[in-house]
Amino acid sequence: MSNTFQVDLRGIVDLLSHHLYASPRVYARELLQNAVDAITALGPGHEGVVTIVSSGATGDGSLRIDDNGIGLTEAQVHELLATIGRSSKRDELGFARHEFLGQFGIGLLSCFLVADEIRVHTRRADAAPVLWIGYSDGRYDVRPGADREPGTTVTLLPRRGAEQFLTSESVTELATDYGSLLPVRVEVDGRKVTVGTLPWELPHESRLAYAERTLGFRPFDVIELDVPGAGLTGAAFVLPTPVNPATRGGHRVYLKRMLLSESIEGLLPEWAFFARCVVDSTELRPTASREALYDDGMLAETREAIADQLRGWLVRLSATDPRRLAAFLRIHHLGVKALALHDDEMLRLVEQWYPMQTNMGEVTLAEFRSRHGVLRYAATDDEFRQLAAVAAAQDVGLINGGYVYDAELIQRLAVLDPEVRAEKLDPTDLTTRFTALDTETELLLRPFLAAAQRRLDKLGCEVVVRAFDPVTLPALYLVSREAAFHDEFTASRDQADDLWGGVLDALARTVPADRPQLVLNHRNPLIRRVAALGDAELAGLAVESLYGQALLLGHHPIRPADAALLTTSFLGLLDRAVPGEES
Ligand SMILES: Nc1ncnc2c1ncn2[C@@H]1O[C@H](COP(=O)(O)OP(=O)(O)OP(=O)(O)O)[C@@H](O)[C@H]1O
Repeated sequence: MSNTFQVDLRGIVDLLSHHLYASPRVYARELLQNAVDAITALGPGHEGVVTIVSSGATGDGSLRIDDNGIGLTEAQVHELLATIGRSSKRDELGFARHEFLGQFGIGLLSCFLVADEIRVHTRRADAAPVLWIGYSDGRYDVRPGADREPGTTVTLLPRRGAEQFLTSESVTELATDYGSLLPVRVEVDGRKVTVGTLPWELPHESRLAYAERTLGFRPFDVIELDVPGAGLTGAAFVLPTPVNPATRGGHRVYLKRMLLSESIEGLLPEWAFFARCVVDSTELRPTASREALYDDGMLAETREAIADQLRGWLVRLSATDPRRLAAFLRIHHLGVKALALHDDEMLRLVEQWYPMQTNMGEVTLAEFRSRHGVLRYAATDDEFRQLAAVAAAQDVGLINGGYVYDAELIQRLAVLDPEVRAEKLDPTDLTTRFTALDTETELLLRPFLAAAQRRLDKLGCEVVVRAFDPVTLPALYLVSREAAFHDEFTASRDQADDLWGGVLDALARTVPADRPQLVLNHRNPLIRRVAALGDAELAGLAVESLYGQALLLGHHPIRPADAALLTTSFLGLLDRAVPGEES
């Protein structure tokens, strides 16, 4: 036995009027849309006008919207207004007809968000006028209407609590927001709200003013957009200040010149977070609630096309106005760098124009390469700080790869271009540039070294003497990767209870005993003097202080034991330096 679904009318009306739309404001859009479609149906020769009279001007709390469009016959009123989901804007096969804004046959129901009763007074040329009255409980009446010109007047009788949406102020704001770009003249209480020109077709200064007014910022630049496949024109306004790439900025999207929403997502790829778009499209499709774009192949192609145009703008800027590009990069480097991780063109742009921190100042990768050949970088900020000065003294250029994406970008550049060599500099690599001392000096220093080692043994640090540049640097604390791990390990061992302590001890035996090193610089006069001291206690204090100072210099973490040592050695030295009471 075959049956058809039964429909509970109240449930459907409630669903479509109250739950489909996010805000009652949309009623104004749906009414405007119907009026414009009715005018469009009369063809291009017809001068259409839509007039809205707010509750303030009608005087009885109702709102009226009047159009000189095609109107409806009585039969059509029964068929179209009284059948949910029936629309005159589809062809015989049920496809949305291109010239119309509406397509679903439910828009009028959104008026129940603000009205208890909807009256449609309409007349088609050569037919009798009709009055249709719909109630929010799903009933409707149809009767002959008073005589009138061809066209339609819709009157809303306000719901309790929704009166504020029908006031002159609200209606003007809503009609301006949704309808100011419509190709048909729209008036609210006698004042025109439509403007002739699309904002992106205005002269540059006016476009900036438009962005300030509508988007709330004065853009860094305006990029014109044109995607013929989607019938899309518009502009991307570049933000003048950095934004968190994770915050989603919506775009202002018009469909056939009617505002869809001012917070549409999915129009741009994620990396383009530095731009806010205002666009109009004749081909992109809305969802039924008209609060989002339908996520189909057309939207994907449009996104790609807009992405290409933004990319093109960046590349053009690099060719014609590098200083402006540099200014842009200072603001939005995070987004551009994120993009460069998987976009070759952007990577080249970063290479040529984005200055990175190096031990020779801020330099672009391209410049760095032409000066030093190899892109030598430290993988973390900490390592960079440790190594920067020493490397510079030895004329080794070093890039700080510790900023977000920088190390990955350098590596990717080397993968992409066989000409580019990239090398990660590990703190231990630099020791190879430390010169060993001659045997005689080594022998002479042995007692001093043994004493120094005893002072620092408890801190897990090995003391060595080498000759290196810069001469002014007395000591350097070097942590290799293994040693850094070992440090963390001993820190957790110190905090662990007995059970875990045992486990960690067992593990420790498998960890290589590559200890951090305090490298004393034999070229430094102070070190020579310390090493030659006859006073073992004073030499010990000096070594401890040098250790502490080297830790601070390299931005290494200061453990409690280090802090204690810093204090005692400092006070010890002070005690030795200040004359005693009896003298
Ligand atoms: N002002 C008007 N003049 C002439 N016909 C109208 C007017 N308003 C509504 N109609 C008719 O009523 C039908 C239903 O309108 P409704 O707003 O519910 O749906 P729609 O505009 O077809 O589609 P959508 O749900 O996408 O807005 C329309 O298809 C149209 O034929």
